[in-house]
Amino acid sequence: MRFDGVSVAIDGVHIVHGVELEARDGEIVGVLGPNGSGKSTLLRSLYRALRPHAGAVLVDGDDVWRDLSARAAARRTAAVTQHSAEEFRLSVREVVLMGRTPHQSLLAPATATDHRIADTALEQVGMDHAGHRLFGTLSGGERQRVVLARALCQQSRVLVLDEPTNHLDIAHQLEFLDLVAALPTTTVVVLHDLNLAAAYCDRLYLLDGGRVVAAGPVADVLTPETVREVFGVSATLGRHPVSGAPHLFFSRSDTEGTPECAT
Ligand SMILES: Nc1ncnc2c1ncn2[C@@H]1O[C@H](COP(=O)(O)OP(=O)(O)OP(=O)(O)O)[C@@H](O)[C@H]1O
Repeated sequence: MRFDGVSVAIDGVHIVHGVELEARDGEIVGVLGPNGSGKSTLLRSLYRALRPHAGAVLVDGDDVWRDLSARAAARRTAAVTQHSAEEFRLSVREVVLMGRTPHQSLLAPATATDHRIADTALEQVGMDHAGHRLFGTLSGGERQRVVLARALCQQSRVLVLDEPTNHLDIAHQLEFLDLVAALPTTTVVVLHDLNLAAAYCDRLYLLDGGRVVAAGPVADVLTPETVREVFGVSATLGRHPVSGAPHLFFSRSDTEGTPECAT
């Protein structure tokens, strides 16, 4: 998929400015940036929630706004975003089956195939025991896995994840991203944890003020210089001792420049 000079405005306010971003087949691409830098707004234009006023969002060469219907676009791109209140009153199975909507005829009930696909998706995320539960009674981590199952049911080529590890404990963060990393889909993910992004993403795009200010392999984007410039914090770059991936070490702002604390 590709953002080709995409600009997005909300209520006349320009939020995303001329973004160029590419995710190649099977890649996990991270979109990073401070609060309010336009990450969610950009991704909303990919899953057809917000129409760009300039540029094109291309999936498999088709402009998702000009060349595809909403249903056809939903067969290409699935999104995991924050949960809406209405989902809380549905059963887990009903929530997961919502992912089949772009494949069903209008108002037709779910078919045996739809149920089989939902079962497989629930199994994939380890929630097959919970199909009968009310979505609203699940823990935050369980809900996140169910919403991923719904996205898997959409059988799309592209998966959009907007802060999918929010509210998850460290075990569930790793479990969720391991699951995503094992999928064959092209994934575009917003993450606030820069080290999780370094561990799981093939390439990164860093946004600031709605513009891409750095892009490329993890080591090119997550430098102490860019982190200081964009987030305004000091970081030391090292390597993860096991994986060897770039790893940023942050200091408390009141210990900046001081030697290691004595114990
Ligand atoms: N519906 C809206 N009306 C007005 N302004 C909006 C609306 N949605 C977003 N914005 C503004 O657009 C800017 C970018 O918001 P966006 O949610 O895309 O940022 P983000 O990078 O995803 O932020 P965060 O990391 O805090 O989730 C913010 O200043 C936000 O207040």
